[in-house]
Amino acid sequence: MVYTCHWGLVGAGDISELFLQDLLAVPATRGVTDVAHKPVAVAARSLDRAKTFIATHVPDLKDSIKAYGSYAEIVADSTIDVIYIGTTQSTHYEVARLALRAGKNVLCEKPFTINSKQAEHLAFVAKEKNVFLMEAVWTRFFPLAIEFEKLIHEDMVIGPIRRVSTDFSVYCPADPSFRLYNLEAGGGALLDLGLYALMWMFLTCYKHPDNHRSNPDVVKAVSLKSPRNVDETTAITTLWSKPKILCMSTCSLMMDSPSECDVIIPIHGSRPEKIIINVRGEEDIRDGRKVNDRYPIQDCVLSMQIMDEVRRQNDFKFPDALDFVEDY
Ligand SMILES: NC(=O)C1=CN([C@@H]2O[C@H](COP(=O)(O)OP(=O)(O)OC[C@H]3O[C@@H](n4cnc5c(N)ncnc54)[C@H](OP(=O)(O)O)[C@@H]3O)[C@@H](O)[C@H]2O)C=CC1
Ligand SMILES: O=C1OC[C@@H](O)[C@H](O)[C@H]1O
Repeated sequence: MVYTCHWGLVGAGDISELFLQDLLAVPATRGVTDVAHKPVAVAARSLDRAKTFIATHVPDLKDSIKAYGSYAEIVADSTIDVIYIGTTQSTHYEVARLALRAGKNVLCEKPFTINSKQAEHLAFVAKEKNVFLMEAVWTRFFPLAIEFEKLIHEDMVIGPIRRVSTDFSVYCPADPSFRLYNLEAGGGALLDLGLYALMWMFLTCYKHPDNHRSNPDVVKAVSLKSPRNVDETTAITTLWSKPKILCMSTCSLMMDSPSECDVIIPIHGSRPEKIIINVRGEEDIRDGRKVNDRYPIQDCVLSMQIMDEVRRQNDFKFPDALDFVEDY
């Protein structure tokens, strides 16, 4: 029997459009025949915007996808199983609380929140409401990432890992109206791009079988800030003791990653050579799991904790309204 997952999309921006197109891809094309996806509604801060989004991007479905003019309305829709949050990071904490408290499963775009305390709070609310919660770091689910972990940790194709460098950098002209150069929008390289560099660090060092999921012993970071006070470039050194690994993770808005690919993992000595495409993950909701095995919410909190520390060391502060954590 085919299980159909009913989605509500919050935010009518660029990533929501890409996510919607992915939702509409036929699951059989990636070998999945027992799960289907149905976009039920899109919400924007204005009804016109939500309607225009649907009419522009999925004109054939304009009569079957509902448009909502507020986020509060979409989370109250009882026909929706999962809320996808595709708004700017400055709003994730607030929108996720709204959706979780309405009893909805939540898939929230990266960066999950502005700080780790907010992430912990959301994990708490999800547990209390007994619903699924995950940060949408799609890269973690790439067949490349899964194969990569197997090759380095199980097959040990490059032997012991001693030194790792991970990077994700995208050149973005310093346009003050662009969200990444805007402190109020939760901008900067660290939260937006650095989290991918840290993700490869997590797969390599944190998930190393000898590490037993401990945090790095040392986190040292330097950031170069833009005139608008967001970090344009950040370099994070982590030292791990079991096994002994030195990892350098970098991100920048001032230059592209030094290769054709989005994320590079030049593990000194060798690197993965083969990519097999087969993305999965939707079974969690169908089977009633509240946490994804491959990306448990606790790992997301740890990644946010490292970013908190990087910001602390570099006096990189967001406005108080963004860093705010509700008492609970
Ligand atoms: N996984 C991935 O590969 C990618 C993820 N992202 C993530 O997706 C999120 C959105 O990015 P992107 O789609 O590029 O951004 P856009 O600017 O295109 O869209 C952001 C949306 O946020 C909504 N929004 C709600 N509150 C605010 C506010 N106060 N200020 C501005 N916008 C607001 C707007 O929704 P409304 O329509 O309701 O007005 C807008 O449509 C970011 O967190 C980003 O990190 C981005 C790119 C790639
Ligand atoms: O997640 C992302 O990946 C691609 C980048 O260009 C974008 O800024 C970022 O949000």
